[in-house]
Amino acid sequence: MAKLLLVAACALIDRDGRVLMARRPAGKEMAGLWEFPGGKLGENETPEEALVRELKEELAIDTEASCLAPIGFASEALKEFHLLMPLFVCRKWSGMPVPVEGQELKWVKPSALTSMEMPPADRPLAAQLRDLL
Ligand SMILES: Nc1nc2c([nH]c(=O)n2[C@H]2C[C@H](O)[C@@H](COP(=O)(O)OP(=O)(O)OP(=O)(O)O)O2)c(=O)[nH]1
Repeated sequence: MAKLLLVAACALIDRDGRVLMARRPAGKEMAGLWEFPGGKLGENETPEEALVRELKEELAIDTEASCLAPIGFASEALKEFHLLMPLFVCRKWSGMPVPVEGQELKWVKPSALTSMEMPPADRPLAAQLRDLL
């Protein structure tokens, strides 16, 4: 059986109900595709802890576990791993998201989410999110 890769992802929702998507930078696996901010869980990290850390590292915003609400997950075979990725919604943070790692960022209306180019694991999550918002 393939080894599990645990990744936590977050849909940040602004006051107008738009979702922040980030473009995977050149040089990374699946470069150019639009994804939810987040990343791999560190050793002994909960998904919430990993997200609070990743949102700070990638977007320079501060949030906390109590502001993260799980809405679904992806379970998808990747090249070397099987990806298990919970998706959280977050509406409360401090600071303004900036692309710390040079990644492109875009605030997207829920109705436009599913027409973006995304990793395969994200497609059902994007549809779920659109229906929820
Ligand atoms: N963050 C994120 N990763 C996703 C999404 N969809 C998806 O298939 N993935 C995959 C891509 C990668 O194989 C893995 C996340 O790895 P990553 O490289 O972005 O994570 P990281 O920042 O912790 O990685 P690293 O560069 O420090 O190794 O999950 C998504 O919506 N958000």
